[in-house]
Amino acid sequence: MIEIKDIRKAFEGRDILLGIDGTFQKGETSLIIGGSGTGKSVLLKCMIGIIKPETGKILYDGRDFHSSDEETRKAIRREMGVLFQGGALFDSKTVEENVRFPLDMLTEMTESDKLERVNFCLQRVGLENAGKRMPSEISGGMKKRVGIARAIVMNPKYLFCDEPNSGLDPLTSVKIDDLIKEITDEYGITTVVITHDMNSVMGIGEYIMFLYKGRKLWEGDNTNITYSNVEELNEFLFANKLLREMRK
Ligand SMILES: Nc1ncnc2c1ncn2[C@@H]1O[C@H](COP(=O)(O)OP(=O)(O)OP(=O)(O)O)[C@@H](O)[C@H]1O
Repeated sequence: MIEIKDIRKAFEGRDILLGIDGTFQKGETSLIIGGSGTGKSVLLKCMIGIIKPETGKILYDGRDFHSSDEETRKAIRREMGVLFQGGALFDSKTVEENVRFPLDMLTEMTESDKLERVNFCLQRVGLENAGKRMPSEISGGMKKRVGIARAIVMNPKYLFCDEPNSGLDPLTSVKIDDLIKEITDEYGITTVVITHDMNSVMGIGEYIMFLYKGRKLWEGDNTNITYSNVEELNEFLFANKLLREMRK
């Protein structure tokens, strides 16, 4: 479980996050949604420790990340898997080497154990035959799968995905969403996904936090999100013409 309490952040005197609270449960796929520039990525960066918030706490199963000593922060970081926007694969490394990278950097595992773990993760994301290929030789959807395999290779307790569907067609997006949700359920991970994608919101949003201009204006799930009275949320949700028509 990850709890965030009163997270505030400003850049050059401009308030970006104005006191965000929320709880992301173990074994659930939680979404942070909102329009462009509302602070979703800044919040995610605070959570993974790239940015230090001015105030507030981020508790990883009760451990306060930002006020812990370096040793504890390192330990918590090792429990995080991150799927970066665009995949962030190394172009000069094969798929297998990309997935193995965290094991090389952070563990003392033997070569054969690493290979076994990499093969397991590639198989889990449906890429068992792609290990020797280069990122330039695979599709966008496959690249996301490689990114997911790399994010889970260290067996994380916490998984963060920044816009996992960006650049994908709708069908591939749904497959990536389903994979993230399946992995979350299967391994009991606390998963936090940033998205704009309404299919994701309706499909996998077990907990949804809506940010607007640095504030949390609504929280709930995909069963009650379309019934909210929050005007800003409805504007965001029903910006899509098709959904607006369906609502009528
Ligand atoms: N390092 C930084 N220095 C100064 N301003 C920043 C920095 N990082 C983000 N910002 C500003 O914070 C605001 C929120 O940015 P953020 O990237 O969190 O938005 P977002 O909700 O993720 O948007 P999008 O959906 O377009 O990615 C933006 O106005 C952005 O310019």
